[in-house]
Amino acid sequence: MTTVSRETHERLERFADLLVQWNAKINLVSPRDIAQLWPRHIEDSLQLAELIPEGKTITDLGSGGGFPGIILAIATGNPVTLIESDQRKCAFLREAGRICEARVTVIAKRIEAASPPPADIITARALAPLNRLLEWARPLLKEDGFCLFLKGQKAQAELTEASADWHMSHSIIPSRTDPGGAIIKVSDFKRVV
Ligand SMILES: C[S@@+](CC[C@H](N)C(=O)[O-])C[C@H]1O[C@@H](n2cnc3c(N)ncnc32)[C@H](O)[C@@H]1O
Repeated sequence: MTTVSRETHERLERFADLLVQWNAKINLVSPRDIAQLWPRHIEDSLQLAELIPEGKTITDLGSGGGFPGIILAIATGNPVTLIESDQRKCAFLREAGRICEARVTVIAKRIEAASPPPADIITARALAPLNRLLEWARPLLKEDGFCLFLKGQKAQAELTEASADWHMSHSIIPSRTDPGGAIIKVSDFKRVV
């Protein structure tokens, strides 16, 4: 379990309460996950916080109910841009940013149509295969930036597939919350075909 300050924990609790409230109306997480909100979603997202240096800008792709983007904005204090195409989820993300006093900017667009200033770090969870994530991330990331992607059991297979199209530096960090899951960290990547 990730240790956070009492103040951060209190803001995460505010986020969890708001999500439970909104989940009755819009599907932010599967209703059967509500009882597992902390271990399955909040802790899963929190494990990225210790990989993120202070002050670095973050862009989170396909933020959905705020994982990992809102959690990282609360836990790191860094500015986070959230890109999400579903307008109702964007309304939730804005409200969550306000209630949790998190430094977030919500872009209510498809990733392909969004053009925020390039970030130091790109994150994504449960969004798309690695190949596609790299395609989306490249123009939104600074040259010397890196990506952190939360992945399930197919992490290694996705890396192998993406390596055919991309030159990249990468590492795989085992997930602390999802047995068989992993965080893929990618930097210095460019398309080769
Ligand atoms: C499976 S959900 C995952 C949400 C969140 N990252 C999580 O881990 O709970 C994928 C989210 O990405 C959004 N999404 C999918 N394709 C997108 C695109 N091209 N541009 C912006 N958002 C997209 C969907 O609306 C959805 O909210």
